[in-house]
Amino acid sequence: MTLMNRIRAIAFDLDGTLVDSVPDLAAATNDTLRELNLPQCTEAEVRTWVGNGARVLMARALTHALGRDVTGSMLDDAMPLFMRHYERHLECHSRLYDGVIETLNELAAMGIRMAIVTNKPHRFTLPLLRAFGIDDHFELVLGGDSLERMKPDPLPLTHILDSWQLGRDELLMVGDSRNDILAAKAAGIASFGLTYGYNYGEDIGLSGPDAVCNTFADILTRLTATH
Ligand SMILES: O=C(O)COP(=O)(O)O
Ligand SMILES: [Mg+2]
Repeated sequence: MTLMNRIRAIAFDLDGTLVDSVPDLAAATNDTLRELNLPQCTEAEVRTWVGNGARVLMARALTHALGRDVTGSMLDDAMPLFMRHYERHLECHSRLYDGVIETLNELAAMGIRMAIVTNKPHRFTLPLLRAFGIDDHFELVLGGDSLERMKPDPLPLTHILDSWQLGRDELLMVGDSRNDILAAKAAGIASFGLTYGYNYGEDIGLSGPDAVCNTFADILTRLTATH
């Protein structure tokens, strides 16, 4: 029995899974800090702050720059600045990971339905997919603010199960963060964890995905492997 026999749809995470987006997230974070007359941060730091959406990223950056907890009102003031800067940067220094286009094409040819489930704000998600020419693959694109709750809450995944009338054993979540694996477990579906993305500097294997993949193309190998 292979997973391929039962999986009919895949929900893909975006940042750290399809796109290495940290260079642009870091540039937008630093532009925001500069505008607020705060010290700059490094790309390596931003890599450990990504995962819970734009507002939490900014909260972590401001807390780091200030050396104390950021207040809600300061964060409210910083968010429009960050959104403006990120809109400008978006795909300037970001890149698709190796094998993404080829693997998405193969999955599409196999008749697998595909969706995006990201914690990135929705307004940036489609433009980023379009910039890399992969938007046509995804029938449904859910951003972190598309529904009431984001990953690790299972809501975006249960939304797909309901809208596409899928059984829990027919949908697979693929992502780089413990939030992806936790959301999948909470929704009662299988998940694959990728090792090359951003996971707060932690080993994705510790979150207990059904398979650990070192490259995007490994997804196909793991799907067709016999259990
Ligand atoms: O924007 C984030 O914080 C994370 O985005 P992701 O869910 O696509 O990894
Ligand atoms: Mg991710």
